[in-house]
Amino acid sequence: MTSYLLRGVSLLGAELRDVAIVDGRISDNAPADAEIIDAAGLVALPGLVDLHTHLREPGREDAETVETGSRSAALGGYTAVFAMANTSPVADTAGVVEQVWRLGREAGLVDVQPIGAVTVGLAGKQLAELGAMATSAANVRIFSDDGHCVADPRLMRRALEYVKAFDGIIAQHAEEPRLTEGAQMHEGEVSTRLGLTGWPAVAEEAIIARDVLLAEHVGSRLHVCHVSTAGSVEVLRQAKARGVRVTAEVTPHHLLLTDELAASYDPVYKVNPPLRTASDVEALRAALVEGVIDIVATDHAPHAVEDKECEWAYARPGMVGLETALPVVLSVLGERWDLIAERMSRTPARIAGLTGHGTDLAVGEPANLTLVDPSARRVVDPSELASRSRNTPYAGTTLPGRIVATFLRGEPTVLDGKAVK
Ligand SMILES: NC(=O)N[C@@H](CC(=O)O)C(=O)O
Repeated sequence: MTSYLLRGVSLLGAELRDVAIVDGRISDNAPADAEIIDAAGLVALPGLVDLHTHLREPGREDAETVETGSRSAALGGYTAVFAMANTSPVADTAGVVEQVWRLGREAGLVDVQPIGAVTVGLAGKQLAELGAMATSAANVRIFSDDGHCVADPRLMRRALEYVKAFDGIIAQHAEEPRLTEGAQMHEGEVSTRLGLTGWPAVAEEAIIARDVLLAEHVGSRLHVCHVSTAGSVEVLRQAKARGVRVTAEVTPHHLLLTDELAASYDPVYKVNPPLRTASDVEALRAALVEGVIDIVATDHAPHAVEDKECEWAYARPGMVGLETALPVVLSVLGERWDLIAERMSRTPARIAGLTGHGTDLAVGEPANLTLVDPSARRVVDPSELASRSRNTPYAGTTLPGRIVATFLRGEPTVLDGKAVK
């Protein structure tokens, strides 16, 4: 196994050091034959961990595969991603989660941890085999019907009770379906102007409020996916103040983009939950800094051209995000490297109970890390993405920061900004 010496790297934007990578771990001593990487001007971060990625395999390999999504993740600085269950077939059995887990191991570019469905077929009628998925080789600890809300409160209660036995988590896509029938975008001034059916903020907030009460009642762990409104932040703030075991994520796009973009009628801006208002964006940013929102998660949602380049009403919701997440967060938070490491690596790893990721870049720790050039600027070109899909909302946008290298257990997955395999 090749050893590396990162010469003059800045750890989290602080001290400049020489960091050696030997036998998959961080070391203070490089052997004479170590490959030298000139890391002057580069910042080392613990490898990023994404709790919300859609990899589309099995079923929609034309939009993404475990391998192409893994490559996209590595290029974005990730060393671990959690694959959502809304595949075809749905990841609601031990067989499917093991398949995804195995494909991730074969690709070997990031650690792929499958998320299991909460209900059979994401249909919201009957609990899936949560125990069988938990005890499978994939060792599933997070369950989600993402794309769909577990709307039935009794099922949600049962799911929370079930996973409590092994300290599992229910990750909820908070959307009261009766309030979002036919919805196309955020309900507000812009939707009224455009004549598109609105998705009101309260549809998200009402489910989060219900679920934090259920989680409190059961004493179980709830994670809220893609929080998008200022009102949701307030519900979470109150729940956390009461000691409810709830964590929450925000996507990069909800930290940057607003519903005004829908005026273009370009379906690249159609996403679930929808882009909200500038005051929501402001509240989400503040909540992320404060910690009311614990982490950034991409909700990387690749879609084939025919599912996106069509009329707004027929387009699938979702945006790709793995390769632009860190640049977007950098543009939002600035070079607050410790905060970025906390929200994009350490806390997601801690929430998921993922060992070996999100650790300090200290001697003896597994070398899961990424090197970023914060002074570089990049104009996003969809044709250059490693994802099999092109639905990025940032085409033509200049974003700060370039991911120069990523290491997974000491093996480079990205070098000189390019995927190694
Ligand atoms: N986030 C999205 O806009 N899309 C998700 C699922 C969903 O939440 O609708 C997808 O799987 O495409």
